[in-house]
Amino acid sequence: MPPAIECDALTKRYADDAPAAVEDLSFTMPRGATWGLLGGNGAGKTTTIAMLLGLLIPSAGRVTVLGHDMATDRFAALARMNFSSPYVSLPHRLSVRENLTVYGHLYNVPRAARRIEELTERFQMGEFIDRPAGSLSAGQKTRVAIAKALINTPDLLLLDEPTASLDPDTGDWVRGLLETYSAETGAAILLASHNMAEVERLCSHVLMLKQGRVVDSDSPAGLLRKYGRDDMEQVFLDIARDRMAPGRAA
Ligand SMILES: Nc1ncnc2c1ncn2[C@@H]1O[C@H](COP(=O)(O)OP(=O)(O)OP(=O)(O)O)[C@@H](O)[C@H]1O
Repeated sequence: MPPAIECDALTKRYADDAPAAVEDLSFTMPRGATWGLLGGNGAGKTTTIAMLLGLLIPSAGRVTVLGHDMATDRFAALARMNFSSPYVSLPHRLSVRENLTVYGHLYNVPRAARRIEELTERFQMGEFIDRPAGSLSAGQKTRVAIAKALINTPDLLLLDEPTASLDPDTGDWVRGLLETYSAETGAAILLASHNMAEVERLCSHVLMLKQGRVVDSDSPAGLLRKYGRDDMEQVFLDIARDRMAPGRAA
């Protein structure tokens, strides 16, 4: 079975004379894994996700998703993947159910109405499923965005800050849903997050980006060991502030 994602020397420059937003990014993410994409503001996380989705064309390098080359075979991959991003909002006047129905049709989901019922129950959206999407709170919108991301039961889920607007209790519950989804379906998840506790809980491997380049990558436990830290927040700060791990060349 081909891996979930293969990136080979992926680079993106928004303008010829601009510094690369992502530079020489290479990694292979296996099926079924949950990986974290970490980095400070402007490190290149959203740009990477947009290239993985085929929304942005790389300046150089190659992306293969679930065995499909995104340059030549994008639609075959898109049918089997999905994403959520705080930068994409659903049409405000359509109800949540209508929005999900549109996506159900876009993805050719068999028995879409039933799938929407399942997701409504799983994400406890019954109270607002028939309300206009524009009338929801930020946290409710986030739940709808993640439910939308699961509509086609994707084999690969790309999540840009999936729990950023959720209160701690709802955030914890959504993390549990993501764990269950990946355990039940074998789906791979790549998530960009600023929430280090989330990354420690969900991710088996982390790519640390800085100015578009991978500056470290390991399991959360491996990074904690390498930097001699107790939590990922401290590791993040070490990397952001150029405090190198003991034993690594400065
Ligand atoms: N459309 C664009 N045009 C020009 N430059 C861009 C564009 N989008 C992003 N950039 C630049 O590319 C770099 C990477 O941005 P990106 O949004 O990928 O970072 P990020 O890691 O997702 O940041 P954040 O955590 O703030 O969301 C930044 O320097 C940003 O200013």
